[in-house]
Amino acid sequence: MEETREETPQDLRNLALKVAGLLEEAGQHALHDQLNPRNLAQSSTENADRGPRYKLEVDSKIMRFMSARIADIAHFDGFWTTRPAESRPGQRYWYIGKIDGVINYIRRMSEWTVTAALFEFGPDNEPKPIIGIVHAPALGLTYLAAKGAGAVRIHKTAVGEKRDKVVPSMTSSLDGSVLSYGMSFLPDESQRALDVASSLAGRPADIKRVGPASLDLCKVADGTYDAYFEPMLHVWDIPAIAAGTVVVWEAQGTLSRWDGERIHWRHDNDVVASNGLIIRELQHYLQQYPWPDSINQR
Ligand SMILES: O=P([O-])([O-])O[C@@H]1[C@@H](O)[C@H](O)[C@@H](O)[C@H](O)[C@@H]1O
Repeated sequence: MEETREETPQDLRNLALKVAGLLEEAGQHALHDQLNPRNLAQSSTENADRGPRYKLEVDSKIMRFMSARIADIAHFDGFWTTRPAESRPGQRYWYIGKIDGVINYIRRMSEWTVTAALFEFGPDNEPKPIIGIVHAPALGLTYLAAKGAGAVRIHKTAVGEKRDKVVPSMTSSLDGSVLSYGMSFLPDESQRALDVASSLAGRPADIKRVGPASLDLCKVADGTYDAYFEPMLHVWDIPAIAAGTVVVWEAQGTLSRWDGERIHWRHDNDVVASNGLIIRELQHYLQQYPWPDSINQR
């Protein structure tokens, strides 16, 4: 039986704000560990793809902290790491992300995030994210969005806090646009992203490759970038992608697959986020490097 809740979009946003406060605390611990000189040696000697040991410890500290504290804030049905064996419409699960942007984190760049998404099982008994929070501790930036309540960016600096409604850019042509692309360490995926990026050369004013995916999605939502594409978002990135997806969606940006099909929520697949105005032109380039069906179905 479907659960019924008397809840307004504003209630959901207030919940998102409370969880964002926790994520900020967790992020401060992670930032402290990033800047700890003892961790630097490990960063340069261990496998960057999987992240050095201290990064794994930081991830589990974030998980422990968030699961202990989030329960004080709201009623929900559990934490989600794999689909629950039994589910029914209306059930809700928090999905807390590991640090998104391993390499940026261990190389002491500022672009990495901690993320959380609240999933709800819909009438079709499929889970969809209804709250997304992306927090970038080293940048003092938090993006949060709740279903029906729009998306907000909170920027905290030494001189104070600024809150803005998140809206995509108005750029209507690839010429002079600013794009971003993402890629993992896997060769077939990175090659595809690089092929598309080089085929675009000369049209956008700039094509960035900084990452991570969660932040790229938010930067399309707030107009920093006009579009972002990535050949494969992996299952381990679900919370990060889900959180960024809600931000794009609530900001009225668009999400589609590489082949142009519009999507609401998808992971383990290619993704293209845009301001909605340059997507057709971009699709022309993406389609020259089609993503094989065999890979879309894996
Ligand atoms: O999985 P991970 O290495 O932490 O983070 C990755 C980022 O570093 C990369 O920029 C992005 O393209 C990937 O989708 C993913 O977000």
